[in-house]
Amino acid sequence: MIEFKGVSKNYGTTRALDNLNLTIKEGEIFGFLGHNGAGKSTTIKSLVSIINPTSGEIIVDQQELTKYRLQIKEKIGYVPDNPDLFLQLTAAEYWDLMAAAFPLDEEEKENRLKKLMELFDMSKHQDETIASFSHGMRQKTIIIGTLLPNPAIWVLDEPIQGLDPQASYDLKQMMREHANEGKTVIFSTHDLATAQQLCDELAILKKGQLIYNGTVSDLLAQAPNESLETVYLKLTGKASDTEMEGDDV
Ligand SMILES: Nc1ncnc2c1ncn2[C@@H]1O[C@H](COP(=O)(O)OP(=O)(O)OP(=O)(O)O)[C@@H](O)[C@H]1O
Repeated sequence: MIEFKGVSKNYGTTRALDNLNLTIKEGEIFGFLGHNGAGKSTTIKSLVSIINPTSGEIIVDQQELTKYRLQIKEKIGYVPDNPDLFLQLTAAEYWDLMAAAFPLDEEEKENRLKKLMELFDMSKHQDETIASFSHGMRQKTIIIGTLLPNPAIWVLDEPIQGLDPQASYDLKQMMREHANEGKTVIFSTHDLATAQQLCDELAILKKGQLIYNGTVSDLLAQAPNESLETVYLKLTGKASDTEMEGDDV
């Protein structure tokens, strides 16, 4: 279980996250939605220890993040929204590098890598340099590297973006299977259809504040006969409303 307790993050005068209280249970796919700049990546980066919240606590399996950072990092596989890849490496070299950071048996690594490469249709590209890859192939390379060590908690920042329909379908299937195994899948998306299809529970952020937490069906029940798009847009308001005011920080 993952708990955000009063988590806030200021970037200078910008309040990117404002007193977030949220619980994410095992065995579910949890989605973050919100306009550009709403605070989704800030939340995710706080959980994966890329940034430190200004205040509040993040607790993973009863362990407070700042006290058990290494143990918690070992459980988490993170796909960033804007990845920096080592362009001069081949895909296989990159995956070796990713696997080396985790305690992973060589035979297990080879088996998982074979499965993931086949699933994402990347076997034939394993010895090519990442610099030669399209955006979608780079995204697949990162996803394979992230899932290779078999982390219990998947944290995926806009993972579907850039994937072709087949890869997108396969990743969504994998997310569902992982959650069905009693593990945790957290992702952010702008795609409401994906959210509706996948999320057991979702959080909607606006200007760094949590404005909805619950199931898609409970959200839709607030306005019977309306589409998710309509309900979502009514709730979040205009995208321009998400500009940070920058005061009261
Ligand atoms: N490194 C940073 N320095 C300063 N401000 C930042 C930084 N990172 C994010 N912000 C600001 O924090 C706020 C939240 O940004 P965040 O990236 O969390 O939003 P998001 O919901 O992930 O947006 P998007 O959908 O566009 O990816 C925005 O106002 C953004 O400009």
